[in-house]
Amino acid sequence: MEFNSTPAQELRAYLCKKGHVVKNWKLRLFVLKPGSNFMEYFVDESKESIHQSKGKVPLYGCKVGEYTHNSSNNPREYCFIVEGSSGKSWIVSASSKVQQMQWINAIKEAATQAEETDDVKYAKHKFIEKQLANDVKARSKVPILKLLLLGTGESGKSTIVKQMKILHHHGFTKEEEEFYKHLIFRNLLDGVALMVHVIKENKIFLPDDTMSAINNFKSWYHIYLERRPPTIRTKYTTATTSSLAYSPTPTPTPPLSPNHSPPHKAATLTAGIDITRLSITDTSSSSTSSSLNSNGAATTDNALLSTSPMSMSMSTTGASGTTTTTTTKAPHTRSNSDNGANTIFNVQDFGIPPIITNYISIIWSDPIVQTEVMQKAQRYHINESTQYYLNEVKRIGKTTYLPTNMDILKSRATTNGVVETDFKVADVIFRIVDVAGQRGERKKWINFFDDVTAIIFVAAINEYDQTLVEDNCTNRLQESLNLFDQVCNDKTFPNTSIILFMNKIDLFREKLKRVSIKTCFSEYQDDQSYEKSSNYIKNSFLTKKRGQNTSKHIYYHFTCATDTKSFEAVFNSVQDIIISKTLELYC
Ligand SMILES: Nc1nc2c(ncn2[C@@H]2O[C@H](COP(=O)(O)OP(=O)(O)OP(=O)(O)O)[C@@H](O)[C@H]2O)c(=O)[nH]1
Ligand SMILES: [Mg+2]
Repeated sequence: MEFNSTPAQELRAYLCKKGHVVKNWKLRLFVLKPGSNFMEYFVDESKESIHQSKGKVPLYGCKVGEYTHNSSNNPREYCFIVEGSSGKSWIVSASSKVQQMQWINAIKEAATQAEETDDVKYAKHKFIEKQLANDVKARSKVPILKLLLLGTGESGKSTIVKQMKILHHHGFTKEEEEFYKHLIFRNLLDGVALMVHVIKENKIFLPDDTMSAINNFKSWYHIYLERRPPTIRTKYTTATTSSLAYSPTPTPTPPLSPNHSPPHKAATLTAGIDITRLSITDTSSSSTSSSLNSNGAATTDNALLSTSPMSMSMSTTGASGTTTTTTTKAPHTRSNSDNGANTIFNVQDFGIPPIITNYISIIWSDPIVQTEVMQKAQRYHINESTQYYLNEVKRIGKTTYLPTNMDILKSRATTNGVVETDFKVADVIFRIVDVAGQRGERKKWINFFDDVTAIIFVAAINEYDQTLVEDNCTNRLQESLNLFDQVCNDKTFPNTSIILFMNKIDLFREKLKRVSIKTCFSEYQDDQSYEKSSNYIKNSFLTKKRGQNTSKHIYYHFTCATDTKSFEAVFNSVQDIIISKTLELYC
């Protein structure tokens, strides 16, 4: 069929137009004049005569074609659509095929001759603005999947958040690096102090060189601890750094005075101060006098002990949650003019003094310390990463020291309260909620149970021969199994998927060489192989789930949270499970 495509004459007809806002059909008088930049439509001729159009369809750059309108409640035949260059479109229904094609061709022809008017430019601009606004809206509608990290204290929950930062936030900020540097100093020094305490309490006999280094370290540590600010301050520290909301004294620090506490009391020392609420200013370092010689070398215990302590001032968070931040001094740099006494105990500003690093190296090079002392120290809840930091002491002791990702992953501070972090992964946001795992903290967990997509339960399976910091008698793995029982049978999460991370498999493998899991499971009959032992523990966890609820599935993985590569693989599979489970529920 041939149609006359050139609107040599004016084209006019009553056609039905689909409403833009109310999606019904309205009869309108459409007028297409030769040489016009618009096709206009009117309610009727009376409105046309007074030039009161209902609307204008800009023809410059528009596209026109047939349109099938097959809405079941109001199908229309012979439709065509005009898509303006500004993005707006008009759907029109003709009364016959002939009329439909006549208008399509006439509009096409008119479009080739139309010019871009200011009105069209403006409409285009408005349309782009609207698109951008819609994009922002759409972006804020990115699905948020809430993952709750649960598990007993020290099982590795916060380490998982750190891995997520490495993988999905390009690692750590300068502020975080600075914070972790100081945390690592503390982890290392407290670890050595605990070992010294173990040596003394267990009357472990060591060679003279080692003992001399121990005594010198002991004297220094005593004063360092007295002067150490209760919280870590960094030159970046602001009171609102929620991701660094850790308790600053993670390891039960043994007092090195004659009246030391027995190990079971050590847990009480872990109560820390939230770095987000406190900042400390050292007000006296420039006026502190000391009997140390000017090169800062510790000569004798007495000389070290004669230095007077610094005083401190603090600023705190008000009841309303608004924070007063104390302006901290710019960190010192080492210089010849610094009095040694001011620097040697001031690890915060000057790092660990070389002489102390040296003592630590001497102590750690003793084979008895590496074996007997380290093993005994486990009963005193020594930080598992102490050994790692001791092996790296020379590097950590350098003035230029900056922590690597592995150093940060190995650092330890009990989580203070609850820390939520968002990670955008594969078009969804994973909101990871990290809670503190020790007994006293668990009552807070309930506040975060709403809208949980999945729970990642972290159990440190190497803890099968260790006791809780909280009471120094309950077996840690048994505590984890009991907690898992409560979590996976909790009525609050009838359909929440649970992903069990049996963590610290590196330490588990090592320990199996020495100790059987029989220490925790007296009924266990098999050998000490990794396969049989880990399988037994896995079954012990999985059989905790009661009832027949098939929608609540328990997925499990054996993990090493400090190994970025293996963690990435595990998290990819967890991510797939969670996303597909979520789609199943909502699609
Ligand atoms: N070797 C080894 N160390 C691990 C592993 N996972 C975690 N750690 C270490 O275990 C210590 C405790 O880990 P965190 O992540 O702080 O434990 P948490 O569960 O957050 O502890 P709370 O905040 O007290 O509940 C840290 O020093 C970690 O470096 C692992 O798989 N292998
Ligand atoms: Mg934690």
